[in-house]
Amino acid sequence: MTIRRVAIVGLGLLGGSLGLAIRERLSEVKTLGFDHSEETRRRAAERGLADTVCDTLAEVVREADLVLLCVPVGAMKAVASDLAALVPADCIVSDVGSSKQSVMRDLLAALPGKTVIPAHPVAGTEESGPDAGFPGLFAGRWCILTPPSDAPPDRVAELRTFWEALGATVEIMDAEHHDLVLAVTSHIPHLIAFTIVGTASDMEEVTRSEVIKYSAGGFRDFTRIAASDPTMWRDVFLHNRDAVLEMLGRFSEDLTAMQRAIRSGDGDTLFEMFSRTRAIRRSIIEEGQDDAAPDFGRRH
Ligand SMILES: NC(=O)c1ccc[n+]([C@@H]2O[C@H](COP(=O)([O-])OP(=O)(O)OC[C@H]3O[C@@H](n4cnc5c(N)ncnc54)[C@H](O)[C@@H]3O)[C@@H](O)[C@H]2O)c1
Ligand SMILES: O=C(O)C(=O)C[C@]1(C(=O)O)C=C[C@@H](O)C=C1
Repeated sequence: MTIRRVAIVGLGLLGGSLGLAIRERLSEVKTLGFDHSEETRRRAAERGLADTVCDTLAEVVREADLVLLCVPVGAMKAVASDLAALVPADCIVSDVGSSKQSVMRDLLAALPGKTVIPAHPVAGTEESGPDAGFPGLFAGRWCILTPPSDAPPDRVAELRTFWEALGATVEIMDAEHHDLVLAVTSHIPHLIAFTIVGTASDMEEVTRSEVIKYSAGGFRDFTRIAASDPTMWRDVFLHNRDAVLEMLGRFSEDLTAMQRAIRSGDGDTLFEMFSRTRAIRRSIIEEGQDDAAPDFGRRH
């Protein structure tokens, strides 16, 4: 492992989990952490989210082999600009942002001549902040790297080795493809959850207490997702706009087809669709990728 010193910028769920996972699985690697919130730095130091919690960006990246930006995607540009004069020459600059095209653009523009390799660990929860992190977050999960076409292959291999050491399975794809795939598998499901929970609480006849009372079923799963961090998700939708809108168009057409089937009493169409989706869910479980029960064995 050539990476010996890792700077983590942003000590919330992702940054904190990285610090804890590195300590657990890569004990020879030193971690330094920074967050712009003083209260978060204090709590991060208390929880030991990094070996050293620094008060400045300059301190955190000094002599770093790898800098990991763990801030909302809307903050990547400003943080990268602030880092431009501070990042050591041989350092890899990466991130964990949920969308990749805008982050890649922002990092490459702000850090010319630096080794930029964006990444997205497809692992998270609805929690955020310095108390949310846990060391097992990345174990058995995907981490997608979206290196620019001219990224040095040996540096990409170093970053792959790093993520694999944290228990992740690494996949490499281009940023545009990433954004389309994640729009459908992550971003739109979140949008649906935010919307349905909002719709239910807006309905005059469904009072707040009824929402709570009857939320033991399917609706409860939506409320978990809908509790996700507002800043993070606002930024995801603003920064993956085109892919989300394209996939939302496709989804709306399918939803309209369902609506039509219900209105016309077309039970066959409904039954076929529900059978297909049941088979998909069962194949996910067989492949061992079941992740629907967030608290069952995921936290350590
Ligand atoms: N939450 C998830 O499920 C999940 C999963 C995978 C990837 N991500 C991505 O990871 C990133 C971080 O998300 P999170 O869930 O850890 O959020 P979080 O809110 O828990 O943590 C983000 C931290 O960044 C800090 N921050 C914000 N702006 C900053 C700045 N300019 N300088 C320094 N610190 C700053 C905040 O104070 C906060 O502590 C986001 O880009 C998100 O898209 C999130
Ligand atoms: O499990 C959850 O709570 C998540 O929302 C995690 C999830 C996802 O949609 O799968 C959310 C955003 C990420 O960028 C990656 C993972």
